[in-house]
Amino acid sequence: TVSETQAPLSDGIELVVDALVANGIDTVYGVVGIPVTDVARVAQARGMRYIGFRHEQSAGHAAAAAGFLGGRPGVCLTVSAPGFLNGLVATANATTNCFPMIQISGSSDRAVVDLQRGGYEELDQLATARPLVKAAFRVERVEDVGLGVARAVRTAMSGRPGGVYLDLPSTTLGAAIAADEAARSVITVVDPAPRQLVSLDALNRAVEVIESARRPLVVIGKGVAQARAEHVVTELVERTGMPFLPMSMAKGVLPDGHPQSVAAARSMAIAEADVVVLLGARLNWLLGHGRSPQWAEDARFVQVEVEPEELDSNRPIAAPLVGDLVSVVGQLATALRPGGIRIDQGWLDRLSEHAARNAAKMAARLAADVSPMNFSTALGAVRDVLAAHPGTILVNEGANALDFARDILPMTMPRRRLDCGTWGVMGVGLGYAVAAAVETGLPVLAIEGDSAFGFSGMEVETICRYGLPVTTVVLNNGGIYRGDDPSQAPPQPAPTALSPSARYDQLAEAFGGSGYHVETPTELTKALEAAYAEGRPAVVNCVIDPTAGTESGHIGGLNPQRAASAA
Ligand SMILES: Cc1ncc(Cn2c(C)c(CCOP(=O)(O)OP(=O)(O)O)sc2=O)c(N)n1
Ligand SMILES: [Mg+2]
Repeated sequence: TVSETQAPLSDGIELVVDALVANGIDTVYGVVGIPVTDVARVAQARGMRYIGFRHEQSAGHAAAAAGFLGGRPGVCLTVSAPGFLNGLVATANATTNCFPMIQISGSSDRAVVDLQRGGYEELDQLATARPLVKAAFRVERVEDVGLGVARAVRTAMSGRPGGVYLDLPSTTLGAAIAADEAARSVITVVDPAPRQLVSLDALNRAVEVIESARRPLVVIGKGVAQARAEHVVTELVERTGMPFLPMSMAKGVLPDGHPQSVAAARSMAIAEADVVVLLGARLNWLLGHGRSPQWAEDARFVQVEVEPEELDSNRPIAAPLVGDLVSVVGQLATALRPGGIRIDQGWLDRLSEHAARNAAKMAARLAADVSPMNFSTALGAVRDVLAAHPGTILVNEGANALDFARDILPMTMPRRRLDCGTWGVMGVGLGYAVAAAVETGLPVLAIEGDSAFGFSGMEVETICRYGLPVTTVVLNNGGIYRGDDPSQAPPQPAPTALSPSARYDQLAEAFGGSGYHVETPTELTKALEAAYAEGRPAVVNCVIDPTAGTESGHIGGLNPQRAASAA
């Protein structure tokens, strides 16, 4: 018993919450259980939001999205071993996407784990996490909990942001500590992502390369949206007149309808650019590794990147600029003289003509009167409703559901689109949607393939439990990529088949949300407008022609025999 004279006590559970609050974290996403349930309870008692999920992967994706949207690390809380492993996919994905998040997980008693005595949920979680995340720390002593949280916050935010794993053994969480010592041990991180400017030499080298261009192209990556660098990037683009190409989660950094956007002439712009300015965009698979024939053999690259080791990863970088995007793009915008770049007007004119032709072809596809709906006609209806609700945050995943929506749905503001990202991960959808609604209070529209939806579909209950303004549209073509795969060996369904008659809308109704089943663009428009008007959880089951899709990355095509037999 604590006698009246004994100094007041705290413990590891109280301390981890104190440390999070001290670092401006106001929300924790997770699934509770041994040994972290009381962390969630104490967080709520301290006035933090705790959002309870049905699967740790969705909780982790929510934390990652919170990091991307909110400018400080999102936090995911998981139980030991299986819960930790479920959440690890999201922490690894956050690291690949460069989103700042911290996965805090309880772990089992080290003394038992390290001797492999068969403890409850026994797993060396620190060793398991380390290869997959930006950094991993374990806190053995309760007096180090504040230090552990501070290290996790700074590491998640600084340099190239990413996912950090923080391991809290049950013995640390349960350990008592004098309250005054606990208070002293909490560290508030000062300036977790310090500004990093470039040298004059590096800047002059970049100015020289850019001002030598006749066909320059600016590629805007999600790093610009993440770094909240939209203002300096807009200044750079508009002051120089250079055309720009946004990557999918950078859409809206400048509005998609901007006259200098060449998104609708992407292939031509990439193939003919002679100087490419990469802003927070990596030359990875999404940009064909910068290789020809997609890119000109003699193109020269200027790259603004916070992680020096990224440079030259795929193409030699003629003018590396290592620093944070806000600082460096600001330096570049100032250093480039107005009129200093003599852009080939004929090239700009050809790009505009090409873009206009592609836009006209798309408009015809959107307006086609076909039944059942295909991806274009369904997303044409979504596009019109979205235009009336510009603040919406769009979440998007699938294969065709992703590719068509990325091209058809324009973004006008930064940090309004969340999708499968660099890893092409399915299952991000409803976790991202929950965080988007919780962090911003804005309406959220999740455009999901029917397979992609299935990965996190049970989070419809989470969305309904918190009454979030999330409308999920399931583009139901009855399969992965498409619903009519002829390759099945009857009576087995094809490996890509899903239930074409599935009624995903009824899932919402099961949890008190609104469900809509639609088969035409008019019905889809009405359902979306009703869902917006209600501002509550809704699922729209949108029937799509099963023959409408194409299979991504048909590996068989690379192998002549297979291609012949498949024909
Ligand atoms: C975690 C995970 N599992 C599996 C895949 C493979 N995969 C899967 C399963 C996709 C779903 C495509 O079907 P969909 O219904 O979501 O979309 P469409 O039918 O509109 O193409 S897209 C894709 O690359 C993946 N990328 N990520
Ligand atoms: Mg599908």
